[in-house]
Formats: sequence, C-alpha cells, structure tokens
Amino acid sequence: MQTWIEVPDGSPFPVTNVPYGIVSRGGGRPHVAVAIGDHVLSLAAAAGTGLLDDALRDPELGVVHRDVFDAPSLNGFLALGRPLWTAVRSRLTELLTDPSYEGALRPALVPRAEVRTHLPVEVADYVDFYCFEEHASNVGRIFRPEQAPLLPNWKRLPVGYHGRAGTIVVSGTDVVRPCGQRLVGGDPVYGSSLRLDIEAEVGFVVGTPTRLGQRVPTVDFADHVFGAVLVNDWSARDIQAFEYVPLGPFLGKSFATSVSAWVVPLEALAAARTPVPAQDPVPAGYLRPAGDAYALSLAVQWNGTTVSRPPFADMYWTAAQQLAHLTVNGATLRTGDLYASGTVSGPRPNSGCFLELTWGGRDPVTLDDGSTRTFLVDGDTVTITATAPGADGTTIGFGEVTGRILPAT
Ligand SMILES: O=C(O)/C=C/C(=O)CC(=O)CC(=O)O
Ligand SMILES: [Ca+2]
Ligand SMILES: [Mg+2]
Repeated sequence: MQTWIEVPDGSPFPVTNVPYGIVSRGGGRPHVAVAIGDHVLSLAAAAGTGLLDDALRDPELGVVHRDVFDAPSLNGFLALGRPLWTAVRSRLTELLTDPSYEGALRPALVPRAEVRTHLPVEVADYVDFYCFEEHASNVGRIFRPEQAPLLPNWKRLPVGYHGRAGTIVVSGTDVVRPCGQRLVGGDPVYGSSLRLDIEAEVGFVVGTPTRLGQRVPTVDFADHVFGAVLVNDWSARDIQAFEYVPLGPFLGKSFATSVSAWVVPLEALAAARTPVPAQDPVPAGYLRPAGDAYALSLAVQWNGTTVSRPPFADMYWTAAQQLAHLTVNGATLRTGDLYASGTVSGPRPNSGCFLELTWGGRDPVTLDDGSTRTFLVDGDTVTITATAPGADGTTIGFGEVTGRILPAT
C-alpha cells in the first residue's frame, strides 16, 4: 500500500496504522486527527470536505455524523460502534492511498511537530489488571515473601482492580512525586514517596457500551473495543506496600496514569494477533474461547537507556478474557472505559517494572551515563514505546508514553 504522503522509513505511523488522537494547533480548538508519517490529518477538516460522508452515514438513523471529529475527545466517534469505525478506516485508507485526493486533503495535513496532542479519550471507568505471570510472581515474592508467589485465584480469573479515571493524563504530562504514608522501621511516616516506580502496560479503549446486566462474551471483544494505547501506571511502592492490605492498590497508584496520545485501531493490530500461551487449568466457560494475544514488543527507556524489553505476547490472560471478566457480573461498559493489561514483564533480570529490575531496590541498574538507580529520582524521564507487525509486512508503532518526575510539592 502506497500513500501520497511522504512517510519516513521506520516511522511508527505508516499507512497501515493510521491511529486516532486529539490535536490542536496554535490557539485552535482540539479536534480529532489521525497520524500518518510525520504529519497529522485533521479529520475535522477532512470531514468538512464531505469526503467522509458515506462512511459517517448512520445506517439506522440515516444521518451523517459529520461533526463527530470536531470534538475535544474521541468519545463521540467511539460511541458510533464497530460498523462505522470500520467504514471510516476503509475510507481513510482509500483517501490516503489514492493520489487523486491529494488536492482536496493537503490543506487538512499538518506537520506533527506543529500540533499539541491532548488526552485522546475522556476516560469513563479505568480498570487495571494483573495478568503477566512473571510480574505477579515477582511482586508476590518481593511484597509477600512468606506466601506462595501466585495466589490461588490468579490462574482462575484475570485479577484486577478499579483505578482512578480522573487522573489519567496524556503522554508528556509531568508527574509530581506523590506524598503519603510509608513504613520506616515498622512505623508509618508521612512524606514523599522514596520508591517511585513505573509499570509498562497496554490499555484497551472501549467504544460500544453495554446495558446493566449484559455480559460480553470473549468472541464479542471487537464489537466493544476500538483500539489500544500504551499505559504507564506510575506506582509509589512504599505507599502501596503499607496501604494495600486487604483492599488493593489505592493512593499508591491513583496520583497519575499516563497514556500515549495515539489510539491504534484494532484493525491495525490484526497482523499482530498470535495464539495465546497455554492456559492450565482450563479457564471457566465465560473465559473461553480465549481470543488472541497480540505480538507487541515494548521498550522502556529510563533517561534514554533501554532497561526493559517486555513481550506483550506472553501475557497470560487475553484482552478478550479481561473484557469478559469485567462484565461477567453484569457491570456496564461505558464509552471511554479504559482497561490496562497489567504490567508487561518477562524473564529476569531484563524485564518488568523497576521493583522487579532492582529486586525491591537491592540491585541498582546502571544507566548509559554511568549513574545508577533503584527507583525514580526527581527529573528522571521514562519513555515507553512499542512496535507490532502491521499489514503488508510493515511494522507499526504506538508513538510513546513519556513522563518526567517533578519534586513533591
Ligand atoms: O501484588 C501486589 O500486591 C501488587 C501488584 C501491583 O502493583 C501490580 C499492578 O498494578 C497490576 C499490574 O500492573 O500488573
Ligand atoms: Ca498496573
Ligand atoms: Mg497508576
């Protein structure tokens, strides 16, 4: 597939990707755009030409949702559902690959360096899972050395918790070191976290809602999930370690969660689908069939040094199983819900969060500048990227999710 837009070699955004985001330029209004090469195509402007009208025609209502991209979040588009998502993607592929549309669309094309990206989704509910076996075992060993590393529920259901939707921020947002209570010599002390960590995850964005009481079978995953983002679930391990018993993570994780600016549509990830690793014991009926794993290769950079390259394909539970589990009790999905996979880890010593990499702070890592680290220091920057096989032998990317630590206030 060739596009009339120049796409540099190695760009995460070839024409086989076309991820969606929210951008603004100068003092202009934030609106929906797609990324292609070093440019963004404003879909608000493109829809204004009428070239997307057929794709945006609602088959039930007959109306054309022409204004859906002139909005500060993707939620209006997410609410339109799978048939329109697919129609718009097919039409965009046509428009971007047929040079006869260049004249009409050039004015809607802007260098990516000239736009500011915003949080792509107004996040409704946020859930974080705990589904990578090495991560769960490692954290179990570090936090609960006296117990079995995996608790008995772990291979029976995708363990997760409800997080804080309102503190999800777009990539590039600074993260202020949180304060809270941590144990010093067995006694709680209030102050800034000294064990600030990251978690590299893949997040799934829900578009189509459900009714109260409705369950989503694993085979309906693509009817509800629009696409994927990268997530950094910043975690204050000292605050977490004191507060989490018995109800789970609370303030140790709710201060900020960063997401990438670009939402990669599920269609773009079709070539990345791969069989899920064996699940033993056989999961409960509502968790079958398992659905697909996705062969995303993540990379975590700490001040520019790559410290972890965790393989998302090795996640124990699939995104379809996580969605089925999330709704098995009849809890509703809402447009804009986000659920994160859980920390993507892998074999020691080169994978996982900093808690795992340094084994609870025992084994410092050395960065390329010769400095050493256990947990994050003020001024540190963490950047997570990912690549995946795309259509036609291409490689697609997610852009990045990056954030810098500011001192506690
Ligand atoms: O095992 C625990 O007590 C805590 C685990 C985590 O902090 C992990 C978490 O947030 C879920 C994940 O990202 O895998
Ligand atoms: Ca997490
Ligand atoms: Mg978090």
